This record gives sequence, C-alpha cells and structure tokens, in this order.
Amino acid sequence: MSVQEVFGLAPLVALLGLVVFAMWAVVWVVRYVRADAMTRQSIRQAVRVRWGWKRLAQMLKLCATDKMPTALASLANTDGKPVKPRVLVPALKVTHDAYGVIARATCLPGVGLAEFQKAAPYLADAWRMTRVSALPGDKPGQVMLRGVRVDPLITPTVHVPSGRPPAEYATWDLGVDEFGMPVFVPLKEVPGVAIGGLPGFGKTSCVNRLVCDWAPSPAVQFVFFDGKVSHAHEGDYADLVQRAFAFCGDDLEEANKLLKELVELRRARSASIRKVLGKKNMWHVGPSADWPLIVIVIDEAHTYFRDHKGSDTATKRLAAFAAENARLTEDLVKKGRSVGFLTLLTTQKTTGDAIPTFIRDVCPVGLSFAQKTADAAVAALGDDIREWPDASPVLLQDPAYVGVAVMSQHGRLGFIRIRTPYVADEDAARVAEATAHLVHHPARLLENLTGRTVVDLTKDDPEPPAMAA
Ligand SMILES: Nc1ncnc2c1ncn2[C@@H]1O[C@H](COP(=O)(O)OP(=O)(O)OP(=O)(O)O)[C@@H](O)[C@H]1O
Repeated sequence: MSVQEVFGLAPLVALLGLVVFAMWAVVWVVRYVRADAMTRQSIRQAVRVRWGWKRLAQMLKLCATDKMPTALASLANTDGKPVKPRVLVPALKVTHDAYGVIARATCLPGVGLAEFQKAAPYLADAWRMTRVSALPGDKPGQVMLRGVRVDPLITPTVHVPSGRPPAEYATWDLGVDEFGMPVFVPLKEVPGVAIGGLPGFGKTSCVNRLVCDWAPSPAVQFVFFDGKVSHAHEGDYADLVQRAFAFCGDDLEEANKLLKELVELRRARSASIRKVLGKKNMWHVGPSADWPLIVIVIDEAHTYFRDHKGSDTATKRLAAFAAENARLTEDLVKKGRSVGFLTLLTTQKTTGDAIPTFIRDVCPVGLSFAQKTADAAVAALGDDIREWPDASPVLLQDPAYVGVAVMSQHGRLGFIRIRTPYVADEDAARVAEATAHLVHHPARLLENLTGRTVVDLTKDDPEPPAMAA
C-alpha cells in the first residue's frame, strides 16, 4: 500500500473513530439518564475527579520525578541541552456508585499506600467528599481510593429478600461499611456469633436479614429462642417461626428441654458423621438437605443465662436452670461447629452476666450496635476497641445510627462500622411463608440416615437440674 493510499484511508478511520465516540457517548447518556439522583451526582463527580487528577496529584505530591531521559528522548536530543526530568503521575481509573467514587491508582516509586493515606483528607476536600480512604488495591502495586459524598452510616437502607436460595452457603451479607463497600462475613466453620447493643438499635433486624436470606435453602434449618416473649406470636419471630423446626419463649424450663434436645442431636451427629458423610467435618462437604446447617438463634440471651439470686426454692430452681442452660449452650458452641451447628446470641449487654464469658469468648464473630459505656463496648468487642476510640459503639447512640454495628475486621487491624439494612416484617413474613415447606426436624433427618432414634420428642419433661444447696 502506497503512502497516498494510506492517507486516503484517513477520513474512513476518522469516521470510524467518530462513530465509536458517538456510541460511547450514547451509552453514557443513557446510563446517566437512567441513574437515580445520587448516582448522577456521583457520575458528575467521577468526571471531575478524572479531569482534575494530573494537576491535583502534583499539588499533593502524589507523583514521582524521573530524571533519567528515555532512550527516545536521548536520541531526539541533538542540540546537547539537558533533557527535562519527567513528572510521572499515577494512572487513575475512576468508577462511581450511589455513595461516591472508587478510584484505582497505580503506585509509583516513593508513592504508595502510605502517601495516599496521608493525602486522603486533602483528596476529600478537593473532590468534595465527606470521607476518602486509601486501601490496598485489588492487585499488588495498586491503591484503592474510596470517596463517599454521603455518609453510608447515616443513610438508612432497606433489604428486600429475594426469596431465592443463597449463591454460597453460610455467607452473611451484613450491609455496607462506612465507605459504602459491601461487607460479607463468612460463617463457614464459625460456631458462634455474639451480637450486643442497646434495645431498639437493630439487633433483631440484623438477625432477621440472615434468616430471610438463608431461609430459601433446604440445607439450613432454624430454631429460635426469644427471651422477650412467652409465645412466638407475641414477638419479633411471629412470622419467621413458620420456618423454624422449634421455638422457645422466655420459659427457662422449656428452654432447658429444647437445649437438651439440641445437645442430644449434636452428640448423635458427632457419633455418626464419619459413617454418614465420610468426613469428620461437615464443612468439608457442605450442608445439605439431609444434613442441614442448624442455625440456633438465641435472642435476648440474658433471659436464659442470667443468675437468679435468692434462697427460696423457686429462685434456686431458676438459678439451676439458668446455669444448666449456659452449660448446654457452651456445648453447642464449643462442639457444634464441625457437625453443622451455628449459634447466634443477641443481648443488650454482652457482659458476663448476660452471656457467660465461657460462651462469649468462643464466638469468633462479635458485633455490637450502640452501647452506653466503654465497658459494655469492651465486653462486646474485646479489649482492642479501647485502642480504636473512633470506632467505639458508644458513639452510635444517636438515633441516626439505628442499624449501625461495629465489628472487628477479619484479617485486618481495627474495626469496621457497618450500616445494616432494615427488613420489613411483611417481607420476612412472605419469605417465611413461602419457605415453610422446607422445615424438617434435623433429628428426624438424621434418623432417616442412620435408622436410629436420635431425640425422643415424645419424652416427658426431663429431670430438672440439681439445685444449689
Ligand atoms: N437496619 C435498620 N435500619 C433502620 N431502622 C432499623 C434497622 N433495624 C431496626 N430498625 C428500627 O429499629 C426498631 C427496633 O429494631 P430491633 O427490634 O431490631 O432492635 P433490637 O436491638 O433487637 O431491640 P431489642 O433489644 O429491644 O429487641 C425496628 O422496629 C425498626 O424500626
């Protein structure tokens, strides 16, 4: 092809470029028009971030100077004058969502995560964001800058359960963190979760979400203890109870009976797991409809474990039941993980009198909604929370923080704050009703597998525990 012919193609290439540009512009206009008001604002912000980046990066010293001329520059330098050093600016890829922008920057020599973290408050000012955080990127040599315009923590969200089985077993989709990033907690191989927080700050709603999301799976069976009510229809579990194979109200003796049954089931599973599943640990094969994950929700847990002081017979009897309930729950948490038990305990204050420390301390996941005192925060999240005063749940007492919890980070230092979504009662009822047919007593399921009686549900009330003298 001659040079003239190549030049002759130029208009065609230009036209093609124009068509591609026009299509790209149409895609963006359609995206912009279809987006909600918050996302549109983020799109405009993302454009500004991209356009102003080269100048801003230099002003904030987020660039490197390369004094060594490139081979090309050396060849082109025929007049012998010194070649000007090059200023390198980190490449920035910007995306957006409703809360703000996510920018991925490449690191340069001398400009890494620490430099971006130092510059984060100035980036927030320049980008008109409430908060910018610099986090390690998805790939080595990359930093992720998350800018939020609206504070996700004080923006209430609603979750409408899909009614479809979860894509992955035992993954708890909790909500979004303070940077609007989704928070998932893997609950595989986790024996217990302790949730604390002042009344009315969203503990039950948080558990509701988990139940609603997991209920469509036949590989999960639920049992609810609600220490706030005497009968299921009176309380928070009035609708969800349809999806549970057992329910217990605030009666300590009844709770004792149900906990004993669950411990018997735990023992039976431990005794037969090798034969039935061919493994010592259920998580090596995952839960199934025949060997489901048993999720035990103990709401207002203090009702069942609280020490009762007094020398009269009735009080002594309650104290004996409470002590034994704690021991039985300890068994389920300490020995239940590998055979498919997950216990979720919620209480207003996770101090030792509400959830005995021998149970609380073996729950690897701890979550706290608002707390009144630093001591209560320590009880819920451990001593480390004292070193992270900004993340303390004591700061969440404002009504704007209903639904916001603090959790220690998996594999990272410090704590994260999470905005959990609200699940409407009607939605919970809809899911529970639609999935009620999936309820099977795990003891009966085990009997089908082993041909042996596991828990005799027809048995009369068991012997009460021995009372203290
Ligand atoms: N994630 C949330 N977002 C917004 N509002 C919420 C959220 N969770 C709960 N709420 C509101 O707070 C109220 C109380 O919530 P919930 O019953 O979950 O609190 P709780 O901590 O379990 O209280 P208690 O200890 O008294 O049972 C709900 O009825 C709802 O109006």
